[in-house]
Amino acid sequence: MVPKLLTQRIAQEIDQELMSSSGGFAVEQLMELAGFSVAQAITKRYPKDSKRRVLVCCGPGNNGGDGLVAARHLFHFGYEPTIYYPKQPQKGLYQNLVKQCRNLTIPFADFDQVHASPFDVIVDALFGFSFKGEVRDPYKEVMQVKGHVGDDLDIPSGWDVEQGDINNVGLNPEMLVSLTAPKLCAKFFAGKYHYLGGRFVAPSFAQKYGLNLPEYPGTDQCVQL
Ligand SMILES: NC(=O)C1=CN([C@@H]2O[C@H](COP(=O)(O)OP(=O)(O)OC[C@H]3O[C@@H](n4cnc5c(N)ncnc54)[C@H](OP(=O)(O)O)[C@@H]3O)[C@@H](O)[C@H]2O)[C@H](O)CC1
Ligand SMILES: [K+]
Repeated sequence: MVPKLLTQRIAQEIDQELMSSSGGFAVEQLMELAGFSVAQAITKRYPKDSKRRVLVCCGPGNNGGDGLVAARHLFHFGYEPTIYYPKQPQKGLYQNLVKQCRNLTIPFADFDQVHASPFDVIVDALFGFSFKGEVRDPYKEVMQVKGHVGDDLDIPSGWDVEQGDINNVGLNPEMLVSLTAPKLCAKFFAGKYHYLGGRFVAPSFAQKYGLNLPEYPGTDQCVQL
């Protein structure tokens, strides 16, 4: 089953509809399931015995929120996450997620600490389907941290949602976890593992948008595409 690749506009429309009175979801619910699915996908490809130290880079929007949720679950799964979160919005949703991570003693690192520390896996939760234009500060520098296994959440950050890496940001992750449905830029993904997460779409909803989603196996929250 080949899932439909979404334009930026349709991805945003689906997101809005899920959280409208007809969809009935709260953003916290979707974020929890999205972040959980990413953490679970990581366990499938990067076992904690060899890939324990995980850096989670979080951006200012909901993609960053998904990253915070993923970091919390990774901690509970026995990993050692560290969070890089340079712009922390004041909104209660994000502040609560930060508090939950701090209560677990997950460290929040600044860029110098990130640069100086060894990590086995980097989770890119900087930007998702609302990214536009060229990467602005303070995110440019963290895009240069390379040399680790990468797992990008929803879309590789800095990539145009539809046309891929048109600004030559150079992020080429080994793993991509698309959420709800892959975006058009996924056709340029050349890494090893492409997963789908976000097991919350009603069949009627998937049909309305022609999403053509694969079945999730058993109780898994992610499925390999
Ligand atoms: N339905 C789902 O599948 C769900 C997806 N989720 C996740 O949500 C993101 C989309 O979240 P959203 O908040 O709409 O946006 P982003 O996280 O992608 O980014 C918005 C912020 O990024 C800033 N931005 C945009 N472009 C740039 C740039 N060129 N340089 C620097 N910063 C940029 C933007 O700032 P502005 O100043 O432009 O407003 C925003 O702050 C989706 O991808 C999923 O990961 C939900 O969590 C669950 C449901
Ligand atoms: K991302």
